[in-house]
Amino acid sequence: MADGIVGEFFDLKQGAEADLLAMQMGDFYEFFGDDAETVGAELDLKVSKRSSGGENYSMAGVPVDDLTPYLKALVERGYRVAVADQFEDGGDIERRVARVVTPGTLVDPTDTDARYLATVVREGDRVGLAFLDVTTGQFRATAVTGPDARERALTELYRFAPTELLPGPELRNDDAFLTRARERVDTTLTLHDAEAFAPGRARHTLREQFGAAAESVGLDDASGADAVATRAAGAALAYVDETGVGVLASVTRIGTYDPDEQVTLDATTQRNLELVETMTGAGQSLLDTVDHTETAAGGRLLKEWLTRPLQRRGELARRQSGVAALAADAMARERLHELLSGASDLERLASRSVSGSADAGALLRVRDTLALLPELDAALDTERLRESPAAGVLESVDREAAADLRETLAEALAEDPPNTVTQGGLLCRGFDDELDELVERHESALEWVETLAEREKRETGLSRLSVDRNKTDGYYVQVGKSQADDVPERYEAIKTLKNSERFVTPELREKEREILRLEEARGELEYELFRELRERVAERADLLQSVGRAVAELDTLASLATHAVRNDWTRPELTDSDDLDVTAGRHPVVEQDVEFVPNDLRMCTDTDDERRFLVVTGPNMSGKSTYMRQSALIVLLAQVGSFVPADRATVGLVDGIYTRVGALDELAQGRSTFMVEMQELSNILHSATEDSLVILDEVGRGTATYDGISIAWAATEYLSSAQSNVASPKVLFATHYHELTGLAEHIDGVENVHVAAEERDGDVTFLRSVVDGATDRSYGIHVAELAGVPDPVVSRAREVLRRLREDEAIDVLGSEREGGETQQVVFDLGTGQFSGGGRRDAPPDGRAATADGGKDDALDPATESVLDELRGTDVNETPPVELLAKVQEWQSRLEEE
Ligand SMILES: Nc1ncnc2c1ncn2[C@@H]1O[C@H](COP(=O)(O)OP(=O)(O)OP(=O)(O)O)[C@@H](O)[C@H]1O
Repeated sequence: MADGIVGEFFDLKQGAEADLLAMQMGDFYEFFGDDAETVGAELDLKVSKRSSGGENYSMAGVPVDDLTPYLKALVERGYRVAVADQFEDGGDIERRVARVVTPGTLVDPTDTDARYLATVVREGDRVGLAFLDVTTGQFRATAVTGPDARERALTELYRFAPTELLPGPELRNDDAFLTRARERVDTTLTLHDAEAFAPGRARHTLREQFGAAAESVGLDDASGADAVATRAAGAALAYVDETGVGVLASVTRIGTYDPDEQVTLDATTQRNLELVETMTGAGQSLLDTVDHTETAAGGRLLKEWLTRPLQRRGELARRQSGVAALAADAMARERLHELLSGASDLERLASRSVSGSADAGALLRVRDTLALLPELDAALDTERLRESPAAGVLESVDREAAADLRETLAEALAEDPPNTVTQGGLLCRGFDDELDELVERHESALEWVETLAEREKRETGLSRLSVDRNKTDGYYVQVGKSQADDVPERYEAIKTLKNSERFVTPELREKEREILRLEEARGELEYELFRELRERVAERADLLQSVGRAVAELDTLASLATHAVRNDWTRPELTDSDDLDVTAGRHPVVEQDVEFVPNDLRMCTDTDDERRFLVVTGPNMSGKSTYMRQSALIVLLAQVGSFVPADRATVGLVDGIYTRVGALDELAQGRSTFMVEMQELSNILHSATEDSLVILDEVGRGTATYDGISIAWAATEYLSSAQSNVASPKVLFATHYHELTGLAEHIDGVENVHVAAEERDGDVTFLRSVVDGATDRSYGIHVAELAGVPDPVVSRAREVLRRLREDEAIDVLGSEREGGETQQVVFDLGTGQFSGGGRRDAPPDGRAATADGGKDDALDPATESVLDELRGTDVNETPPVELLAKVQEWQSRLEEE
């Protein structure tokens, strides 16, 4: 067992509840054992060995002054790092863990993204969630209830994408929940003291922090849905407090929100619509495309708006009017962008002031950003903007307090302060009398030294004399060798150099002591005064946050206006009806890169002209997915309060947008593509209401054709209210199963549209325009050709297709509701023949039935071997192109025969 210093390290580590411990030893913070190895590997630090108690231990260290960047790097990689500081107590050295820096409590991260710490608790079918960003003081809590509460909680987690997640006691062993949370969110899981989640304790913590404000947002409840939100919020605060990172005071307010006021966007949909990141990681997300914000806080808010569209008409109208007014006033918009580009992140600066990590430069940025307020007012004081919500954004700001704080900072801070806060030069003259006096004395002492050489030359008549200072000798008088013997007696030699001699005088020594004393006193007093100043700023954290948020909102509105103007977007009309009527709609991201062909979309629920469910067909690559995604994005943008990419749009507000599109990356997570597809479909069928918008892209594709068609068919019937007791949302359903276009004839509200293509002399031109009616052509072979599939395969595929078409090999003949049964005609791969109509059941041994009743007993060996292979081929597991190649090969073998 290690003893001494290493033993102390391990003892401290044991009680620290952290992944790593940095322990101060004099001028270094040291890591030992595995911690040293980890830190060495992560940060490229040198690892050495130290022996203790007869054993060798790895050891890595960083200088005390450099700890912060190392800590930050470790924490940003997901580690929780405890810091044990060294204290001197009457000569004894004692070390204790002063703070634990964790991913969710890092105050000064390198990027500007929101960094949420999330807590989640569960009581039966109620789940409470709290999200706290200590870097900005943003704090929200909510509760979701109902049988799907866990699912909805996951949706919220995905929206906030917390960097650290604290599950309450009931969820700690809920592996399914935690696994799913971590699948979607790159988060550090922390098991914090269960006691912090207890209802009484949580209520108490909240009351301590917010007083009556906790009650006013409903977080003082001992029962009901809010009780779980209260527990989550209290635990988050307690955790931040216990880590000791000292930012609690920057959490100045808490807000609750009702997820029902937002548009439900499940995790899959947020990903499928590529709102903030693309599915492949390449290309532009919606956020990348529409983001013209100037400030980090504006960027954060825009992201928040895009991932949390609203159902609240009033708020949406306010945002829309703000965007409209800014869109109409180009001059003011330009001026705003210019001013905002000089604004700093006040929310972050508030937290840094509270935690004590703000330096003089940071406070100068606070001063300069506060100074923008009158200029922003002036920029907004135009005819178009004066009365608009854009100007209204700044109304909530306490101008007087902002001006006071700005003035205090202006009076106190020196321009161009140094980066360190302990060496003076931070504050300006006239701010503090005592400091002024010290500075004056310090400077006059310095001046005395500066003019000393002149005086000495005059007095001694020595011309080769100078006065200087260095680290080892302090201040000295230097005299050239030729004159060194003529110095007066009061000169005391301290060093002989090649060409000169160095001396000090008692007077100079005295002055030097005085200068050092004054330097120290000045540094200390200045640092003290600076800390007081920083505390005054910290006390106004709420003010900085409110100015910061107002500036962010102005930035976000201006960004949306700029994008709308540059791209000819239009202000959508929002209604409470179910209508969705878009003229010349475009995809906001794709339109940036290609000559986009705009398309209309009309969906409504009027009984005489009902179009609730659109079956979208069209060739591969024609633009079906683009059309459907653009429809979803237009609705989403409308419910963000933004303009939309269209000539005209009427958008009936939806309560949720659900999508099911090709799953690209699930295989990596070890789940079958088809399983994922069905889970997602299941979620949609359970969750979508008649006010929702559903986008289904080729549902059923992941399995054998007939299974796929059957599932798609049934899902269509279900969603289109053919089953009367189920709510029917607005649905866009793209499919290659042309059989499904037949549904339009059978079910009210189901209509066909297709993306047109033109075929001339074997060449296909994609027209990209969406027109009413169905199409029965996929041009899949054409796409295969474009993709470089070898010619023989392409031409053989064409031949097979022609035969299939001629013989209507695969046909699904209707699904009349009354007693009608799906009928299939089967192309028998074994014989190359087709079986007749009529319902067929598969033979129990899975063998393909033949048209003549299965008479395959006296077959030649070649046919037998083909049949064997055919039987052994799992259609579900074989990619279509491979199947095609196999068929080709079988056929040629049979032909040879
Ligand atoms: N309206 C449009 N105007 C211009 N280009 C478009 C339009 N719609 C789609 N495109 C282009 O066509 C490409 C293919 O579109 P998309 O992926 O939507 O086709 P798809 O019909 O869904 O294909 P598949 O059936 O093979 O999945 C897109 O990458 C886009 O560049």
